[in-house]
Amino acid sequence: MARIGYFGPQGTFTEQAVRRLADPESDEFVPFGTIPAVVAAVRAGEVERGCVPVENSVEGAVPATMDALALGEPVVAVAEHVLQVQFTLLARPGTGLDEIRTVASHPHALAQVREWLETNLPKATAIATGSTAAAAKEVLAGAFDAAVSAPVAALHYPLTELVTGLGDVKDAKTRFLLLAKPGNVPAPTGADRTSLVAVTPNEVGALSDVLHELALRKINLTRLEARPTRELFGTYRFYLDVEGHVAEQRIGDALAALHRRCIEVRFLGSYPRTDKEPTVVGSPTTDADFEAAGEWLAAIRRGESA
Ligand SMILES: O=C(O)C(=O)C[C@]1(C(=O)O)C=C[C@@H](O)C=C1
Repeated sequence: MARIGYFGPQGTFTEQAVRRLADPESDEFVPFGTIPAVVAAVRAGEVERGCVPVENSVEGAVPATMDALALGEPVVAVAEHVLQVQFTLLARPGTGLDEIRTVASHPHALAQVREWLETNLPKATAIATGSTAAAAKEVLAGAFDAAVSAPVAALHYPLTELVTGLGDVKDAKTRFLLLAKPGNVPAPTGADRTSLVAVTPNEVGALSDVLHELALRKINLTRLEARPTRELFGTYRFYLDVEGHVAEQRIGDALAALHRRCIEVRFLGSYPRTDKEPTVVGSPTTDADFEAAGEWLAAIRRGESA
């Protein structure tokens, strides 16, 4: 049995995701109130794994996760899960839609139902809480009139579902990561993603050079985000997700090139993609191409070839 931390309390979307990423039959799930608390518990060895949201198709990156991944003792992602996100409006039994004056939720969730709230509850004030389930808990305690929550929250808290299937953008998705201490690199599956953070020198073409190193090796970039370094104004950390696994020659070769070019590169893990979409690797950057070139060079250096 493993102890798996997640961004809680009970009833968050992250709880839904962790149940897909670990085994609800044999693992123990431990809720934490904040994303940094989940990551700290992984670092301290208090839990073996920790599940956190990383990006949403409507609102983009989850800043707390981005910062926790880039700063402090390293942690790595060992798995991901992409969840379809639809919200439920919860209220205490007996509350009517026309009585709602305060609606609480996680800022990412409020942003995903902004238009619906403006149209349907124009008199209500939106209030940010730590998570969608924390909002449900606070509604239960009487602090707010309604919560925009994950559908599973209704199973944990005795609240009424006033509206289900909410979301301004249909087909919205959130991606979650399962984190572990470094040293845990899952075996390549042929459909993997590698995540990293790079701090480039503040000079002309630095980011373009990083992207060029990837393009040269035919590595497909699936995500690029920037966050301030928090050190010097105007300097940034770049978060890159690419298709492929660090065990592949072209990915390893690209990481080594970035290490030469950048002020700092942090490896955030190679892990199987949820969609299981195989990475197509063609000539001249297959492992066989790299091996043949390496053997040719070694022979030259030994004086056996020209
Ligand atoms: O509060 C939750 O339920 C979460 O799991 C967090 C979170 C997020 O950070 O994006 C997850 C999915 C939804 O997009 C809204 C909130």
